[in-house]
Amino acid sequence: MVTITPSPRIAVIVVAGGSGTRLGAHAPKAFVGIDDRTILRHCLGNVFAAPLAQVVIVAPAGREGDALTEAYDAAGTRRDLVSVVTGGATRQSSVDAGLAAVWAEVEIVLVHDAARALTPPDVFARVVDAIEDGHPGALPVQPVVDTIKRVESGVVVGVVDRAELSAAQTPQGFRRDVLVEAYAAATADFTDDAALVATRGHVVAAVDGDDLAFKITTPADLERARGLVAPRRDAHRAPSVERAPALPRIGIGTDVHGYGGEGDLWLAGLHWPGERALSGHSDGDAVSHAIVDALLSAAGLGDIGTHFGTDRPEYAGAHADAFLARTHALVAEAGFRIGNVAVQFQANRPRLAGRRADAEQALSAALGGAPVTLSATTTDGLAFTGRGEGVAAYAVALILPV
Ligand SMILES: Nc1ccn([C@@H]2O[C@H](COP(=O)(O)OP(=O)(O)OP(=O)(O)O)[C@@H](O)[C@H]2O)c(=O)n1
Ligand SMILES: C[C@](O)(CO)[C@H](O)COP(=O)(O)O
Repeated sequence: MVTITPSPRIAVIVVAGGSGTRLGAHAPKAFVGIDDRTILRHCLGNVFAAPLAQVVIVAPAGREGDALTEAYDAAGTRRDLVSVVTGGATRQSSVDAGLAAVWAEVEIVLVHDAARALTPPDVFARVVDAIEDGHPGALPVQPVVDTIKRVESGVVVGVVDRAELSAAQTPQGFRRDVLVEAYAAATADFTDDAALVATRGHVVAAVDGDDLAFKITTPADLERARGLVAPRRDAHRAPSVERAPALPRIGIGTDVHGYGGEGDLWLAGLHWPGERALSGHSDGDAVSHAIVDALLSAAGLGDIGTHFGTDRPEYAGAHADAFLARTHALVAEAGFRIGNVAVQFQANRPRLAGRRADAEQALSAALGGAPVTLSATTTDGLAFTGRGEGVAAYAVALILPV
């Protein structure tokens, strides 16, 4: 028997391009983590829970593969609904790129900001219903809660009655022919699709938005989103660890950094004035990073990239105490306490022997007092450590179930 899957009448264009200048995350905004999932992944989870639709993701140039990975993860068994295209320099040009990928059979197109990652699926349903009811376009709105003033040159020159105002959200939905015609005729850039469609004389309906559909624009918005996302306990937990008997567990971690960072060296939780700095997303402290990986590996919690990758801007330039304290908390949340950690440092410089006790004390303090022992060796002039190009560190950790 042949099963024919009906082609959806709806498409959702998820615009995930742009750089997120106001978020300042040093990574395209859509790929910044809210928890262990990115803004884009959260958004797509809601899109796939909404009425069935073709899903076109508009990715920043160079991140199309990452967008596809996130989309496949969110799509489950409906990978067939996913396409990814490359975005443009403005939101409007990104939407235009997405429109070109919409399937021929689609009659209703929704445009949604990836940055409105927590928008509940029922908002999508309300927008679709409005189009089905005969409106050429519809958008979700929220009442404006602040008193609104007109300000010029630092003084109040008027008051705007907030009862007249609504804040526009996404997804914004349109009859396909209406949206395509408006984009084809566009002569100016608008911040949203409803404004562009309105220039063609169409009346766009307003439906109820949702507080959760706020746009992640600034670092404060990201913090708000992080507070709203329920922690997924054991989200990173390897299934094999879940099923394992309650026994002590060991883990291994290594890290390598090259010299060439800015400022002074940070290593083994200590500041080393006058020593060459290591380069890296954080401070390049290979000793601490190897410890983090050893502990996460013991607990089956992934690795340093899972929790502290470039999608976590707050760890850019961070020092060992921030990484180790968070790792200690993650291990504790997973139901373990740290037995001990042993770490070996390999490089010509700095000479660790004179500050070994201080380093062990700093690393131990950051891990809530767990014992940490540090050894160091050179590599007899061999390899990149011997040539003085960088450093390596190797750590093992023992953790105990509590
Ligand atoms: N060239 C662009 C610019 C923005 N967007 C998308 O449009 C939505 C709304 O844009 P905004 O929040 O303003 O994102 P950015 O333009 O990246 O942010 P900023 O203005 O702070 O740089 C976001 O989901 C963003 O990914 C896009 O696809 N292509
Ligand atoms: C589309 C939008 O999110 C609706 O509120 C908004 O217009 C995007 O542009 P902005 O410049 O980030 O407000």
